[in-house]
Amino acid sequence: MHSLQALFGGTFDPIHYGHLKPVEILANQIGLQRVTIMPNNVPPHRPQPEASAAQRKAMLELAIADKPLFHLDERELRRNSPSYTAQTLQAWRSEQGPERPLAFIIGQDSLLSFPGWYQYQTILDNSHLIVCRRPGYPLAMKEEQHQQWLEQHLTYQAEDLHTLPAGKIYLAETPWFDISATLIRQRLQQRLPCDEMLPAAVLHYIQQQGLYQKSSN
Ligand SMILES: Nc1ncnc2c1ncn2[C@@H]1O[C@H](COP(=O)(O)OP(=O)(O)OP(=O)(O)O)[C@@H](O)[C@H]1O
Ligand SMILES: O=C(O)c1ccc[n+]([C@@H]2O[C@H](COP(=O)([O-])O)[C@@H](O)[C@H]2O)c1
Repeated sequence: MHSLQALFGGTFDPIHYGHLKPVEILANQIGLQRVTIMPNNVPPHRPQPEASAAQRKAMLELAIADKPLFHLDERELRRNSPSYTAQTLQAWRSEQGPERPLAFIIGQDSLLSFPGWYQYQTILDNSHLIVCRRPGYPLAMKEEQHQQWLEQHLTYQAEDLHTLPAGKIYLAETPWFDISATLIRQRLQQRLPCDEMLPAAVLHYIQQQGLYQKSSN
């Protein structure tokens, strides 16, 4: 049997505990041996990151240095075109073959915006979606047709993620972490402490590089 390959995409400007902790807990809950963190270069639907690709990569490396669960994939970082998840997952599927279970991990806010993603319906042809809880976002989709789409694909069995190659949406029971990169950037700009929100090595790097001092938020 092929093991489930889990991908966690993001802008990570910067990486924080709201990214790391839910995914570590998820890995324990559903039995993931490895999670591939995949930073994008050109996020498709949001303002461009303040930190450069090299700086975001450096922060990710510091954050996961002592966490063997995680490793980094740089395929999106190397592309200068928008990092469309549908295209990236199509490429993963071609490499891994039709049988291998693949899952893309997102937070609850990303699920709500998901129907606006480029070719979103094709994403489930190649992958499952695993959704981590995030405070401040409803669990129901705004439009009825998107809610129906969600319900058609929902599974309550983590086992499905391991046995089927793609096509399921799993709402994971991970705890809430009320942390966002936006909040961290704002707090850093205001010289407020962020020690509880991200790894010390990442915070040290931010200070060394003088990042997020003039926030564009
Ligand atoms: N606190 C959190 N809890 C659960 N999921 C999260 C949390 N923060 C981010 N995520 C998820 O991690 C992925 C990458 O998020 P991203 O790098 O955009 O972080 P962010 O904190 O949302 O950033 P920003 O505030 O700059 O928009 C997304 O799928 C997002 O939903
Ligand atoms: O493909 C898209 O249209 C698309 C739209 C929004 C977000 N994504 C991806 O979803 C992941 C989380 O995005 P973000 O902006 O919350 O960091 C990241 O890998 C993005 O590249 C992808």
